[in-house]
Amino acid sequence: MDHKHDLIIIGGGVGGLVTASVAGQLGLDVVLVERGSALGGDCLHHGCVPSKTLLHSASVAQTVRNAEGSGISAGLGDIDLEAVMDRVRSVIARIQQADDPDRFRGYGVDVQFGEARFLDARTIEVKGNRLRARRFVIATGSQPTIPPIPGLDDVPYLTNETVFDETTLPARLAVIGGGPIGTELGQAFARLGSRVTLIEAGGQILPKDDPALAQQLRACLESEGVSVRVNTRVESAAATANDTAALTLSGDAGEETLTVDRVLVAAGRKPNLQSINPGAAGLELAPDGTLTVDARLRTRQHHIYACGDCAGPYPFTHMAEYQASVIISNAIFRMPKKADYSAVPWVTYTDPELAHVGMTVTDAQDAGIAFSIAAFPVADVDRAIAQGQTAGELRLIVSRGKIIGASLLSPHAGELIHEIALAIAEGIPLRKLAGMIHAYPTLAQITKRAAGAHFAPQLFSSRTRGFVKWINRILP
Ligand SMILES: Cc1cc2nc3c(=O)[nH]c(=O)nc-3n(C[C@H](O)[C@H](O)[C@H](O)COP(=O)(O)OP(=O)(O)OC[C@H]3O[C@@H](n4cnc5c(N)ncnc54)[C@H](O)[C@@H]3O)c2cc1C
Ligand SMILES: NC(=O)c1ccc[n+]([C@@H]2O[C@H](COP(=O)([O-])OP(=O)(O)OC[C@H]3O[C@@H](n4cnc5c(N)ncnc54)[C@H](O)[C@@H]3O)[C@@H](O)[C@H]2O)c1
Repeated sequence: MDHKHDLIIIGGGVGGLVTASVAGQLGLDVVLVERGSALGGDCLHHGCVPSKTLLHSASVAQTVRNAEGSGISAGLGDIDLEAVMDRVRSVIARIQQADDPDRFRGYGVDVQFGEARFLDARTIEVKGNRLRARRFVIATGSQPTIPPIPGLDDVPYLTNETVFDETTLPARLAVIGGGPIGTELGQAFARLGSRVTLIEAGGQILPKDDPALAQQLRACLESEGVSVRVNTRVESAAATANDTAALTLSGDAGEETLTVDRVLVAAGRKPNLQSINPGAAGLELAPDGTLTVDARLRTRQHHIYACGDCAGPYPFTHMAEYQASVIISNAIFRMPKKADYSAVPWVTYTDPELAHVGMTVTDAQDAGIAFSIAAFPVADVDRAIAQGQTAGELRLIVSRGKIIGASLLSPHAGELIHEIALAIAEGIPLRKLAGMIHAYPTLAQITKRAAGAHFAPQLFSSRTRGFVKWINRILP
């Protein structure tokens, strides 16, 4: 009991695992505590991995469905959701190999399964055992928020924690919430054959994204048969005959009843913090329920750090990983480092994908920054035309010759956004992107084209034209 470990990490998701593997390999006395039965966290078991695997199967179905448009005759037979979910499980199992507890034990990490709770700021309890440490990392993730809709508890609704266990495709699926989870899974189920209604309380799907591009994505979803209702509230829910559910919706068109076979709740997340007993450690929670941390990711108790979904502000796997690297610098190497959120990319993996990096238009306006938008449509990119995937647009937010933010709706936007992320992070001038050679015909040419569009008015101005005429007159 008197032994003080160097570091105790609570939570075996990406934030905890990245910290544990580095601390262990550097020879610290580290304990990693995970309350579930396996390591990997939400991303592996109920989040990124199953959702992207499901989207892949849905994309295969859509390709077959649309094959004729490419001159290929093909027929889409029945879709066996059980087989699709079997593949989801096999992909999780494959990736799980990297999160084998023995791998971490091999790094010298003491992996313990059980729920951790603070007894005081230096002591936790796990399965009745008390553990003390000089420093702690809290990486306990988040869980779905269930909106207080009267009657919802009577309906066997799904969340991201249960939806991947489904084996029968629902003929009619209501998705409550038009954020990334609702939009991705809504499209996946629609492409697999469900009649999907996506219900969003706010004025646009993906409210954190560029409104014009979210609107274009909405049109894509609707063209595939997803019924998208924005400004719509679910007033109540009731279980109805034959295992169906009736939702009362109120929106712009008034009140209506929607009868469905399944309801998926995707209405936001709340941090997993109650179980750790934050008050006993003297920790403070922000109004949104995340742990209050400073720029070095220290909580009010400076020896207790937090990263990932339980700390905010961006609930993404790559953010948990990045924040873990900041904690490693501060808590392990003891080199002060602040988190830098100026070039954070995020991607919604619909088809087309919607990616963003850096400031949004609202961020720039709120900061009083003068900017212009350099835009280029996907429909004018030759590779996109060749592939028959012409929906979307790149919108660069440009200030003083540099990109400060960008949003891209296009095929593979999640891959393409990283060139722009690098430009923002390294302050690379837009003219360098305009001048860089981009292979033809790639989708990546859209970045060069948008940059070129920004300079075109200047290049072809009467002043430049006059100069070109003059120089060609006087030089041989
Ligand atoms: C459907 C869905 C799709 C997503 N898709 C993406 C995506 O494509 N890209 C992306 O970047 N992000 C995506 N996310 C978000 C991503 O999953 C999270 O941001 C990421 O998992 C956060 O990592 P974390 O380490 O903070 O928490 P987690 O991965 O949730 O890990 C936290 C761990 O802590 C454990 N724990 C909690 N309390 C205790 C306790 N008291 N004691 C011990 N252990 C405890 C939990 O069991 C869990 O294993 C998605 C999320 C969902 C739900
Ligand atoms: N591709 C990705 O990176 C990815 C994918 C999925 C999830 N995630 C992460 O997980 C987080 C959670 O995703 P999410 O989609 O659950 O949450 P979210 O908070 O991003 O979106 C929830 C949406 O539900 C709406 N909503 C809330 N209550 C509602 C109600 N009662 N009726 C109708 N609409 C309602 C909100 O207005 C919001 O648009 C995201 O913020 C994201 O960071 C990331």
